Amino acid sequence: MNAIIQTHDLVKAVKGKTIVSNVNLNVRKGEIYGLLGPNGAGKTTIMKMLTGLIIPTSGEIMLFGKKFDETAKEGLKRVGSIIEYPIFYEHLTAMENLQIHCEYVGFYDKRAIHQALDMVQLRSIEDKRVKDFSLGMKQRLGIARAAITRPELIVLDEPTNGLDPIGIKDMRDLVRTLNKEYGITFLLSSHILAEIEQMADRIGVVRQGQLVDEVSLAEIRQQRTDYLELVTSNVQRSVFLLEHELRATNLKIVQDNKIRIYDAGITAAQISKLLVSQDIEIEEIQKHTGTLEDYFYNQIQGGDKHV
Ligand SMILES: Nc1ncnc2c1ncn2[C@@H]1O[C@H](COP(=O)(O)OP(=O)(O)OP(=O)(O)O)[C@@H](O)[C@H]1O
Repeated sequence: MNAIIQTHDLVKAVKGKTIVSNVNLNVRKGEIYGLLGPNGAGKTTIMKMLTGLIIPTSGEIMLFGKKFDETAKEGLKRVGSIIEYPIFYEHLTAMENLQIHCEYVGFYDKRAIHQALDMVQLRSIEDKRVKDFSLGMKQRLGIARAAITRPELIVLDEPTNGLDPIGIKDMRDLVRTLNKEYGITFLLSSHILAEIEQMADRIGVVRQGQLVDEVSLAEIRQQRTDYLELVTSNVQRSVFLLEHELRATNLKIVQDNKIRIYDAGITAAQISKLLVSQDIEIEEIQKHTGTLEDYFYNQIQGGDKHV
């Protein structure tokens, strides 16, 4: 069975306002799945529905191939999660916090606690009070707590939020290690492409409460296209000449003075020669490779990086 999470037309409305609409999400066994979207897009709300913290207005959730709702929460035993921010008893030690958690969930196993602390490299400071932990250490302790019961799926809401670059790298390494070495599937969220790009195998793009795309990073990397970018003050005439003289069929005016030419057979030298012969001034002509950033900005913000 390959699907860990599947949702069908998942909707959440609060006070008549729809904040998540018709989400069809698929998380597969063994992958790191990233929900990417700007603040307020609906990522946390989706995660809360998937972990039983709030009830969907309509739609269906399948968890480990079985229907999951308020009357059937069995699947949650196989899930660990940190939604929003991990809360601890600050005056107690890391070890004491995990012990309390184990008692609470009815899974007391000191070895499992030690293993979880080993996993996140906090074993050596298990007797330190949480109030003396950095945010990165608290996030790691949160993951240890989520991992004690050896879940098959861990759900992390914005795990790198507020962390410094070292904390971000530690978190990324930890998620990857738990995924590879322990086979744990991850669903995580972020509003920062560069971060999610380095962690996730597949990405679900969330925009205004909708899942607008679900795509593997390997696929996007293959789809990246090269193009020539021409900067000139005479865009209209340049387009006319490119289409009529060089038979360009795939070009796009991206700004008042900027054209992108995607036709693979047309070279910068051909364009320069043509425009110079027609007395059109070329301010710049350069070859570019479409980036992941271009791809996702198109998905998230309809192409405008400045929104
Ligand atoms: N209980 C609620 N009542 C009213 N509006 C809500 C409620 N919960 C969430 N919202 C709104 O729904 C939208 C989505 O919120 P959500 O927290 O899911 O977004 P997000 O993508 O996780 O963003 P962030 O990263 O800022 O948390 C936001 O506009 C938020 O203000």
